[in-house]
Parts: sequence; structure tokens; C-alpha cells
Amino acid sequence: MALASGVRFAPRALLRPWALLRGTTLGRTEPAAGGGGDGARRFGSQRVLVEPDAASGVAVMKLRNPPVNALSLELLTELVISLEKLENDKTFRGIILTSDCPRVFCAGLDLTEICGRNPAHCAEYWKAMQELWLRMYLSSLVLVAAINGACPAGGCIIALSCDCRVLADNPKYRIGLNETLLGIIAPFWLKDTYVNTIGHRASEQALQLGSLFPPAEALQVGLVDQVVPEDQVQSTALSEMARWLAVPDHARQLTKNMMRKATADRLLRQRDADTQNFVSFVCRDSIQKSLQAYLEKLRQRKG
Ligand SMILES: CCCCCCCC/C=C\CC(=O)SCCNC(=O)CCNC(=O)[C@H](O)C(C)(C)COP(=O)(O)OP(=O)(O)OC[C@H]1O[C@@H](n2cnc3c(N)ncnc32)[C@H](O)[C@@H]1OP(=O)(O)O
Repeated sequence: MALASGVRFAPRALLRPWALLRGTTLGRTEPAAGGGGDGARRFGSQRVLVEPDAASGVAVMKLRNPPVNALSLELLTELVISLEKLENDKTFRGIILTSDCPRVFCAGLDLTEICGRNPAHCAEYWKAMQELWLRMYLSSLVLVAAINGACPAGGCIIALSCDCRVLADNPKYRIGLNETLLGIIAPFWLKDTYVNTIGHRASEQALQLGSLFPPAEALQVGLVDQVVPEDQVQSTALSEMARWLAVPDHARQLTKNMMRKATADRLLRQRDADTQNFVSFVCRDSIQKSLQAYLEKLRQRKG
């Protein structure tokens, strides 16, 4: 991990993400509509669309795992790979993360990855979740979340790992960590990320209650930095990006590292124990029952 100019402090090869791939199509490059040069070429994978703009050094990364961008193992893996690709390309200084699915930014953990699965699968899945969080939280790039839909639980984790959050002003687009309402508990590193963003008391209250905040409240509590009309989310995210990119990279990166390293190190030190904790917790009969019931409720709620 070099910490001089061109700082790269994101942990490398914490996992070999490609080893997790099942039937994904990665590394595709295709010209964007009407595009010509390299700056207009899209790349990415089945579930993560990357629209790079070499001229500005900013890439737009779109989650594309319909219907609700649930964080399947494949989506987690493809996100890590796309992020790593941009991190390794010196052309890029920032990523705007957004959703390609209407009305939902990200529905959080894919519950089908932890319901009725064996412990080995749950462990593999949780390691992929840890990996994505570590990579995003410590990324040397500026990450701006352009939150254009509902953003519960794991979706909120993704947004909280970014440097800045812009939320569309729609009362249906609630954001927060609602784990307790599913009968599960946010792990310590999620709790720490929450506390780092909105402070201890607000986190304690929101975590215990499983609060999902509508936009105005999310802004008030400091969970998001801007709330804007839906059609201005992307342009506002770009303006925010410009503000962050106006700072010299090395100074901003070192400051980010200084602010976040202790939180990330805590997970790095206890990664295996955290995985075991997760697996033994979610594999309990009682937890499986409540997750199944929640999933069933979601399926029946339709229409
Ligand atoms: C030591 C202890 C360790 C414990 C560790 C805990 C780890 C904690 C970390 C994260 C926790 C999580 O992320 S758990 C997931 C929490 N997510 C939610 O509660 C969101 C649930 N979804 C919704 O509220 C809504 O779907 C939505 C608001 C996101 C979108 O609403 P919409 O009306 O547009 O869509 P539908 O509800 O009709 O859903 C469509 C379709 O998707 C399925 N779906 C939704 N969410 C999930 C999900 N998270 N995982 C899997 N599948 C999901 C839903 O059932 C519908 O399916 P069908 O079309 O088959 O009916």
C-alpha cells in the first residue's frame, strides 16, 4: 500500500474475486450510443454497467441486477472487479455510483443467498460482502452515491461507503439500516460506519428501531448530503464530484485514509471471526425462519 502521491491504499487481493464468478460476462467493452473515442466506451459486466469519461476522469457505475439490485454473490463480485479495474487505471479519479433499476438503488443483501443455504455458501457470501465494503470504504477514488431509489440495509451500506450521498426527493426512497426489523443485527463494522456518518446517539436510536428515513429526515440526520428533485440527482452528483476533485488527490486520499483506516482495520483484524459469527447467526433455525417469513411477506406484498 503506497501512501505517497498517486496513493493507493485500498487493500489488494484480499480475495480473488474472479474465483467467485459463476456465469458472469466480465470485461466487455462496447461503444456508448453515439460514442467514438475511448472516453465514450462503456465497459463492465452483466450486472454492473460502467460508463467512463476519460476526459473528466469520472466513471458512472450503474447497478443493473433487476428487479431490485439485491446484492447477489455475482453482483458483489462484479462490483469488486469493476472497482478494481477503475482503481488500477490512472485515468480515473472518481466514480458516481447509481442504479439502473427504476425506483430502487439497492435492496440490500440478496436474502435468497442466505435463506436455506449451507454454511459454506453463507461464508463465501459474507466474505464477498466484507470485500466490497473494504474496497469501497478505503477506495482512493472519490465515490459519490447518486441514490435514485429505495436504499435499505445493504443498499445503505453501499451508500455509506461512498464519500458523499445525493438522494432523490421521493418519499418512497427511504434509506437506513433496518436489520433489526428482519430479526438480524448489523455487524460491528456496519455499526461503526453508521456512527462515523451520523454520530453515536443517532445511530443507536436508528439501529435499534431499524429506521428507514425518508429524504428530508435522512438529510436532517446527516445520512445524506443533498436531497434534490429526481431529475437533478445525476447533475448534482457531478457537481459534488467536481467539488471533491478540486482538492489535490494526495491530500484528500491521505485524509480519507486517516479518517477511515481504524474502522477498516478493525474488520481486517477480525475478518474470519466476523464471518463465523455471521454464519452461525444466520444459520440458526430461528433466524432462518424469520428471514423466510420476511422474504415471503415481500413476495406476497406484490401488486
Ligand atoms: C452477528 C450477526 C450478523 C448478522 C448479519 C446481518 C447482516 C446485515 C447486513 C445487511 C442486511 C440486509 O441487507 S438484509 C436485506 C434487507 N432489505 C430489505 O429489507 C429490503 C426488502 N425489499 C423491499 O423493501 C422492497 O423490495 C423495495 C423497497 C427494495 C422495492 O420495492 P418494490 O415494490 O419495487 O419491489 P418488490 O418489493 O415487489 O420486490 C420485487 C422482487 O424482489 C424481491 N426482493 C426484494 N428485496 C429483496 C432482497 N433483499 N433479497 C431478495 N429478494 C428481494 C421481492 O421478493 C420480489 O420478488 P418476486 O418478484 O419474486 O415476488
